[in-house]
Amino acid sequence: MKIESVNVTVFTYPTRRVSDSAGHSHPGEESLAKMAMLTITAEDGSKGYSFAPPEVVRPFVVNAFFRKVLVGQDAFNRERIWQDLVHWQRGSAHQLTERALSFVEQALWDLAGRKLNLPVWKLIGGYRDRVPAYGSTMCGDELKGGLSTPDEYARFAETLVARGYKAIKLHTWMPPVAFAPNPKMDVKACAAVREAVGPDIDLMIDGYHWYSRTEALYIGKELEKLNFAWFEEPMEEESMSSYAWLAENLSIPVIGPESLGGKHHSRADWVKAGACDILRAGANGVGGIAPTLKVAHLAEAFGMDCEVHGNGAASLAVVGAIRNCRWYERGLLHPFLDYDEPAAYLNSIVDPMDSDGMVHLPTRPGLGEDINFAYIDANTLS
Ligand SMILES: O=C(O)[C@H](O)[C@@H](O)[C@@H](O)C(=O)NO
Ligand SMILES: [Mg+2]
Repeated sequence: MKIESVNVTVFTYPTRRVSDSAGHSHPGEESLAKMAMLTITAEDGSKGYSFAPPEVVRPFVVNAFFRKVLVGQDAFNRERIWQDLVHWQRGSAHQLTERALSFVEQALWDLAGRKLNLPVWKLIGGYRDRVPAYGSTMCGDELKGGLSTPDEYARFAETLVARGYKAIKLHTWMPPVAFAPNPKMDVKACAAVREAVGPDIDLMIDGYHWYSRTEALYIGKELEKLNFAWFEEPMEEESMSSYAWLAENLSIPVIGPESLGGKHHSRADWVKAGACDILRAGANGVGGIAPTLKVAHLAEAFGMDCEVHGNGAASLAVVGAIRNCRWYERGLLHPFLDYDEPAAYLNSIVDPMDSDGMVHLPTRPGLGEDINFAYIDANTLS
């Protein structure tokens, strides 16, 4: 079944999510944002879709790489297409990113699932049809009533437990917040949340990413007293030796790498170096669903969990197909935003969660996104 075309539709949609100077999202005034829908069409008319930031799948990337590699190839040959795109990456002067690779690969999975009338998580393997979620908060802010104090984190955590979550991850304060980075404030927020939710809710932290070894050690030792489940990305992930040192000096599980490049290759080196106790990978960070599976299988071979980074259809597909991931990262959450409200271009969210904190995997064929094509048509820019 040969690929006939690769196209991108850019459209607008309203959002109340804004990005800060570090790229972290926070609630803000409603604005019109742009989204790209990548469509891969096969010769028999079968289509696969994925959603991406327009700049990641901009015309140069589509013309210089996607079309050159995909058109004419068998749409079911995802691994061959992915390997061909990876070889183009090296010569692309960093123009063909892991995220771009991921969106193409996701659309190919979606096409296969739609064609075979199967959800992707079943196509991959099918381990479970529901998964416990952790509530992943947005980063701290300076918004009164938001996530601006340890007590506001504690109050929000109480509402998340009441919603059904059995685990919560705090993204704490980072610049440009005026008082960040602040190890003591991070610990205060964690202590306030532990006090509020009690001992039976799993808690994790994902704070400022550029602490020194000694700052990270201080935070880690305080989290051990609070019985936190994992310690995420407290230092520059380019320094694997710093993580090996930290993991050696702490009993709390250190998880990573999340934002480091290198796909499944760098993660193999982290395991070999003892730089983490739990592996981490997400489709957008390692170049797609299949590479995320490669990391999960690597972790399994070493008796480790692989906690999948990020929410959304691709993450769900992997989490539904493997055993060694304890949670689905549902977020990012904030007191001022209703996570359960779908984006205007979707009829429903892909990750509904019941009152027991279980996310039910989609039964729709493909990635399971409930796409509102009429909305996209009516709001298309190009
Ligand atoms: O931009 C980031 O750092 C991530 O999106 C972050 O906000 C969140 O997704 C994360 O770190 N999860 O673990
Ligand atoms: Mg993280």
